[in-house]
Amino acid sequence: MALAGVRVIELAGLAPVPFCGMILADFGAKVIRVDRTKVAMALDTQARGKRSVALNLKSPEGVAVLKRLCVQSDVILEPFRKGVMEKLGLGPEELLKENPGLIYARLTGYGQSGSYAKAAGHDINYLAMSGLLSMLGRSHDKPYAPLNLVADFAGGGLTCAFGVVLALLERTRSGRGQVIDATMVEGAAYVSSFVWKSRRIGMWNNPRGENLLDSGAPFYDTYQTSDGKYVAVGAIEPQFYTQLIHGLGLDAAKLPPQMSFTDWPELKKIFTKQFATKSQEEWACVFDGTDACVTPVLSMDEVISHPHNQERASFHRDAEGEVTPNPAPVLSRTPANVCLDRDPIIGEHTRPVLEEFGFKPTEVDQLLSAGVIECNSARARL
Ligand SMILES: C[C@H](CCC[C@@H](C)[C@H]1CC[C@H]2[C@@H]3[C@H](O)C[C@@H]4C[C@H](O)CC[C@]4(C)[C@H]3C[C@H](O)[C@]12C)C(=O)SCCNC(=O)CCNC(=O)[C@H](O)C(C)(C)COP(=O)(O)OP(=O)(O)OC[C@H]1O[C@@H](n2cnc3c(N)ncnc32)[C@H](O)[C@@H]1OP(=O)(O)O
Repeated sequence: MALAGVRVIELAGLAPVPFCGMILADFGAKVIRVDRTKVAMALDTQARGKRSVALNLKSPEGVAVLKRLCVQSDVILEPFRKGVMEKLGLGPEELLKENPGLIYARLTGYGQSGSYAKAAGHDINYLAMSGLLSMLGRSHDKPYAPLNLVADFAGGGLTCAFGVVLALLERTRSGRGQVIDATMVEGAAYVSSFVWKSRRIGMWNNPRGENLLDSGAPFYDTYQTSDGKYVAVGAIEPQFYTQLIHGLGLDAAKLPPQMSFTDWPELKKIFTKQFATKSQEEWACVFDGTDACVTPVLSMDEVISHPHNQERASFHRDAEGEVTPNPAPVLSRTPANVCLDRDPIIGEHTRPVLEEFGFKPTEVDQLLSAGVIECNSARARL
């Protein structure tokens, strides 16, 4: 796999850094998640392919252990607010001194500088600060955050993983590591560059929810079908819009022009009425195989059985039998290889990992009896 041989130390965090660690693990990196001790359950729901070491970083011995792990690793992923690692004596200055090739990825909401740097926050706060949240939501409604996807994951974990790969590539030339200051405000803003860069062509001149791609256009929205399900319509170009009108059984001559903004509410009413006359499956029979850009809105459990997704094997069932997306993108020669094992128990791999990194069994025993580490076994949890 593309990241085979890359060693990553992931400090346990809430959602963005776990996603970054999962991406790196999916594509072949050896990811060791460093968990707190005395914690019942991991918060990490994106733990596949990782190993867990339970380590108390509030002890000098624990700090020494982490330093030894980082000296032999390529990447450290840090999920804490500004200053926490420095307080522990584990800041970039210390760790890069001992391992100049280390890539020190710091994924925060607001970054390592700026007046908000030490403030707590979550996806919705970062999305708000990026400017993008002001653009999201239906007409005459308040701004709406699409789950915690844009800041936490698109602009957070994924962008950070991109930064790690960039730094790994650069290190092949320079031999040197560096610090990645990944912030979710900037990441969310960056992944939405299209919105910023298309303002000048008038794409967003109308109020929120009344533009082409923000649920304002009748040909770019969702519609309920007779069985209470939904279809998604994305017929933007005129040649696709023509096929939409045909599939709906409407007479284009009797409709207002597609791009007549002021007629969009009326057109939306007509489409709503039409889509309510058939079930989702019946509309799929009408539109599958056409370029009308109409697709079923599939539930998270339906996606795995849709023929297209099945043909590509885009989803799999994990160890718990839950539907799970496969890694993306698909590399032809070195594709990702999803770990289907169950998620690690906190501290499950403390001993094997420490010994793999050169700790003598007696050292591990001493750290264990001093409460610096925890070694838990899956059997003990059953
Ligand atoms: C929208 C998302 C958030 C979604 C979160 C949900 C996924 C989860 C929220 C609640 C969870 C459920 C709940 O817990 C109940 C169940 C529990 C069960 O165990 C599992 C199932 C649950 C249902 C569980 C399920 C889910 O997990 C939940 C629903 C986001 O937006 S996430 C993005 C958040 N923001 C960032 O990541 C930006 C950067 N980080 C920060 O700003 C801060 O970390 C943050 C997030 C504000 C938290 O601040 P906090 O004060 O808590 O921490 P920090 O200031 O960062 O300091 C960390 C301290 O911890 C010490 N430390 C770290 N590692 C160790 C260690 N190994 N040993 C010892 N100590 C350690 C570190 O030294 C710091 O100590 P100090 O504070 O003294 O300096």
